[in-house]
Amino acid sequence: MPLGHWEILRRQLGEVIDPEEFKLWIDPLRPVESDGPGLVLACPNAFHRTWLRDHHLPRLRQLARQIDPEFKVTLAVLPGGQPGGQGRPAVARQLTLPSLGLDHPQLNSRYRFENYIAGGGNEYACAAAKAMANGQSFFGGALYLVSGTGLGKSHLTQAIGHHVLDGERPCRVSYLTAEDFANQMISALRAKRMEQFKDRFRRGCDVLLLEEVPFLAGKDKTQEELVYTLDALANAGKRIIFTGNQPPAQIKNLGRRLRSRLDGSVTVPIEPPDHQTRVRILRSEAQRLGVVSPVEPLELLAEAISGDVRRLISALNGMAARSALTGRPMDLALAAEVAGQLATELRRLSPERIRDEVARAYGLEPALLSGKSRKKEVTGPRNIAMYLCRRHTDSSLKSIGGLFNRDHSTVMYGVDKIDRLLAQDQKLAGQLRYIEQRLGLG
Ligand SMILES: Nc1ncnc2c1ncn2[C@@H]1O[C@H](COP(=O)(O)OP(=O)(O)OP(=O)(O)O)[C@@H](O)[C@H]1O
Repeated sequence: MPLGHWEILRRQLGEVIDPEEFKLWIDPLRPVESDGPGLVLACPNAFHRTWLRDHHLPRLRQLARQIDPEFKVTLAVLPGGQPGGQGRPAVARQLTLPSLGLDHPQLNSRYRFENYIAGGGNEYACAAAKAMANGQSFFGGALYLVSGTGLGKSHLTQAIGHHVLDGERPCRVSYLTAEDFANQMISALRAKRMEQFKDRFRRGCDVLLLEEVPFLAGKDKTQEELVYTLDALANAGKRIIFTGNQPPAQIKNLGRRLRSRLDGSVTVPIEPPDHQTRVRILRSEAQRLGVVSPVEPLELLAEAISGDVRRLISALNGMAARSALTGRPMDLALAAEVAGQLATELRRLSPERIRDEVARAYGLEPALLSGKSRKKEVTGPRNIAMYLCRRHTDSSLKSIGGLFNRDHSTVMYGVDKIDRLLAQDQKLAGQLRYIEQRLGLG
């Protein structure tokens, strides 16, 4: 058992993890006796193990691989006691540290259909994804999943990947974001390996899972290459699943050819889950975390947090962490505290978030708002972003100026201008209301 490895790994983790986090989550780990060649780390409880797996595992994997490519780590929970106590560890799950096979898609092992709670809001999308996974032909060859953030686009897309890979027939799956596609294409161009790049998708793939398609807006060369790839796949009867936070019709700066290919796919929205579904998600998540909670606190969280499921799950995580660390029961009082804290955090808006949301609303790259352009299409949104930063954050004129690369008098001028325009321009007032709603202020 390479115990020395643990010491090295521990030291390296100490350098990259926040000291408080380290104290809470890494310090309590103890290497324990085991028969196998790997290193078994004991966690104080099931919750600790799950948290570690979800929050620090990728970093742990990366560091361990650097120490020794064969370094295998297993997390365990000692039955009925703290690590360091007597007894054999209950090995929960082997965390192998795989080599990064390029053609093996990096799918999140949790994003499977059995872990996706279908109900009011997302039932249709889940059924559509399952139909695609089973190769049913309702959707022609292509499905486009669209939703706001945290509603399960990645989860369902990767679930299709798992399902196909687990099937009896050998199937090649490519899972990547549109940004990965663009970057890989640029690298291939630079390395003069375009033929391999083309082949990899056009001939080396039976199911293409392509996330965050709106990223391609304005990237004409990548769009063109993707069109050829899509046509080759469609002609060969392959399956394609796209995702995006906007339906194809709303993506600006999309070339005619790619737009028509996307329009040819069936667009299915994932709506936010309804209350009952949110409660079911929380129950299933609590079970996964190994925490026992009465249903009332979960009902309270589900009531307080709608929309983004990531936030819902993180609220439960926060509640379970508090309970585990302070010994308080998982009750209504704790749930109310966590929900209240989340609401306060939401209110604390950052200028960066405002800038990004304004840019998104006007179909611009956020960097443009901080750039040199003095075109009307950019200065208008820039003034709006500065105005909203001034109105909804505590940031000074100087620090807002810093974000937009302007001095404080330019910020003052921009804010004044929007103030004056608002009094007479109904359309602008409506646009501002829309952006404020998206920022959770409406
Ligand atoms: N119905 C559901 N049942 C169980 N878990 C869910 C459900 N919906 C979302 N989740 C979980 O919420 C988290 C966010 O989901 P996911 O990353 O798939 O969202 P997304 O729509 O791709 O978000 P983004 O647009 O921000 O990338 C994941 O942990 C996912 O497992």
